[in-house]
Amino acid sequence: MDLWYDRFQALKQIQIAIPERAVTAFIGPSGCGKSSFLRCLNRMNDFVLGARVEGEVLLDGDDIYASGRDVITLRRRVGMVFQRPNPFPSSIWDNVAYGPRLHGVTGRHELDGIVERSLRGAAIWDEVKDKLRTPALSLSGGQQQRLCIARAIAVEPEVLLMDEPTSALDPMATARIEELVRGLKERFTVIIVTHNMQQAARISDETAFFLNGEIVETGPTQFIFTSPQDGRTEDYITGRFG
Ligand SMILES: Nc1ncnc2c1ncn2[C@@H]1O[C@H](COP(=O)(O)OP(=O)(O)OP(=O)(O)O)[C@@H](O)[C@H]1O
Repeated sequence: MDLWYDRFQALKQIQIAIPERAVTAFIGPSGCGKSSFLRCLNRMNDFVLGARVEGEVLLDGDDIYASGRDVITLRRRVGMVFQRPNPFPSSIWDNVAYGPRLHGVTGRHELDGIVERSLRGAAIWDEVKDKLRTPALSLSGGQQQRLCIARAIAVEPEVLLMDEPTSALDPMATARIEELVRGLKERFTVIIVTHNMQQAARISDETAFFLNGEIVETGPTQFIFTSPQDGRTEDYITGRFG
């Protein structure tokens, strides 16, 4: 697929198969199109004036850009976590229950179950179980990001997109999120954009290296980091640029 922002072509002939129930990392220097591509995968670029996608993005074999596709359903199936934790200015419970409510779950008991399951899934239940009614914004940055992950998984998406989810966090909070991401792949297909190559090496199964709007190389992470096939990948991972 290709992506334009008005006349600027930000993605050129991107072709990649993302494996299910694995963590795929997108790496590459600033401005190479990693976040743009991530946003194409749940049509977040629909909100960007002048953005235009050509080609196909297949989810279970169906093109998410086909006419008549329901974008709300798509975003339930393909959830997203952003760079900066962005909880709603409401309680912890409300943040997690928001998505399921939007999709029609109304029973209090059922919602309580979903909230607990999601918070456990995001490895934050023990820290918040006694204060579910307190404002989400009273949590630390790392806790807020795990809450955002809980909010994203509450609607049971198939795919979880993460755009540099630890870039605003300290090393301890980052380590917790990394551990969490490694576990999330048991239930979800995870795609993570990261600037941090060590992070990609630690948590991903597959890595795609982006450069100037193209994917230079993609493959098992171990392979990309130890025996890249393309000289540009090697230059990047050995720190010669970027
Ligand atoms: N909304 C937009 N309108 C116009 N151009 C954009 C827009 N968003 C991104 N771009 C351009 O598209 C290119 C790719 O940007 P993108 O943010 O996807 O790269 P990135 O690899 O994620 O970078 P970073 O690692 O710095 O976040 C850049 O040249 C950027 O300036």
